[in-house]
Amino acid sequence: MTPGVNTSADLEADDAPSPEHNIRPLVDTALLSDWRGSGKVVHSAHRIYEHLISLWAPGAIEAAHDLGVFAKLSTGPMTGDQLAEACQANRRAMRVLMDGLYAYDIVDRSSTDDGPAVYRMPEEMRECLLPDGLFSLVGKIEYDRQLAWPAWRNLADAVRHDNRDEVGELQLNQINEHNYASLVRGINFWAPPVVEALRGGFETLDWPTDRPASVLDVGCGTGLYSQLLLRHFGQWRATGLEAPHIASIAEEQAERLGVAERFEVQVRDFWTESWGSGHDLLLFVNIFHLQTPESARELLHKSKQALSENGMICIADHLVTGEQDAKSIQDRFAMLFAVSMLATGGGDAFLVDEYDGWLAETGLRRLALLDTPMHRILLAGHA
Ligand SMILES: C[S@@+](CC[C@H](N)C(=O)[O-])C[C@H]1O[C@@H](n2cnc3c(N)ncnc32)[C@H](O)[C@@H]1O
Repeated sequence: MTPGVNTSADLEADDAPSPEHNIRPLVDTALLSDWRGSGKVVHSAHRIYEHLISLWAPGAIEAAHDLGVFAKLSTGPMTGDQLAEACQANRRAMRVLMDGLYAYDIVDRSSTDDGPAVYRMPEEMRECLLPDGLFSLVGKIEYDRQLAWPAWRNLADAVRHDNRDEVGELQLNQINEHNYASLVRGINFWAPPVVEALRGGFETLDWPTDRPASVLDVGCGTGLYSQLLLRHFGQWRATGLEAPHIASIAEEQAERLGVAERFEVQVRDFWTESWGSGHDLLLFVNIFHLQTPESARELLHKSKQALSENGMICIADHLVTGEQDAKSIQDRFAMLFAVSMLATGGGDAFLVDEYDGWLAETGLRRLALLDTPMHRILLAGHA
């Protein structure tokens, strides 16, 4: 096992994160009386208020990042005063910030009767909040600071006009290469459960994996999905298609994960340049939500040409099943992801029915739909 790479399959039952470590409520609605009757309005106001203060979480975490709090705490436990001095900040204000991070379960705090509180960063948080970890969220923090804050502030404008160009056509998502350089590192943590579910899908479909296979990872980002697959399937080779600045990130990471000999990145524009042919697995992870219906169709058309006879297309993305009553976690996340795409300049979370229609038009068909914590995986092959 490579240090820093665990999939949930590697976790012993006792190590599995317990659900109470999820995001915890900040409003004790159990204390609201009569929430079904005359207290309904007040109860609703509490719920809306809790949504509105979601802004506090990135505010506090990003301030600590900006101040260098996580870097300092990674060297060992510190008091608020020690942190204030190390980060050149005000003592009282630093204590307030640290208690906020403690409230969010980001740092631990131990207090004694006679001494000041001591803050410490759990090892798993260190991996997430410092820049060098494979699953670091620092790139996501940087991306949010560069792009997301102003984008969300202006969402109403996007709703007024939609993400359309001067001739009224829907446009693809407009994130630039500089922003992607941050973002792709900050979303690596999505990969392990997606790859685990994908492996389960191969097994369920009886799709042979114990043979040489060619993987094409379209818009591979850091390439983690194909790199994790290569670590499981020793006879496979993978090629990523990427923009130049991101390609070097993927190459370095392939070295780090020990799969560089079987992983290459080709600096190619996946719209205008060749994908080759005869690929056994085409991977599109977080690519379809950047599309319009027309460009999604085009990707499937190109896939059809590039896929081997018994090859499989894997689309891992935020797909909506549209089961109105169920409102599953995946659907709720996907619907909100669509809002985030609207805020950041294009893209959508498409319905599974839309995918099925595009697949059928292209001579392809859906083989399976799998759930993962924040994504669904649509597996497809030739019809
Ligand atoms: C949302 S990221 C997804 C990255 C990766 N698949 C993942 O899920 O971690 C989209 C990636 O597609 C790449 N990309 C977008 N348009 C591209 C194009 N026309 N040709 C090659 N790569 C492209 C971007 O540079 C970016 O790294």
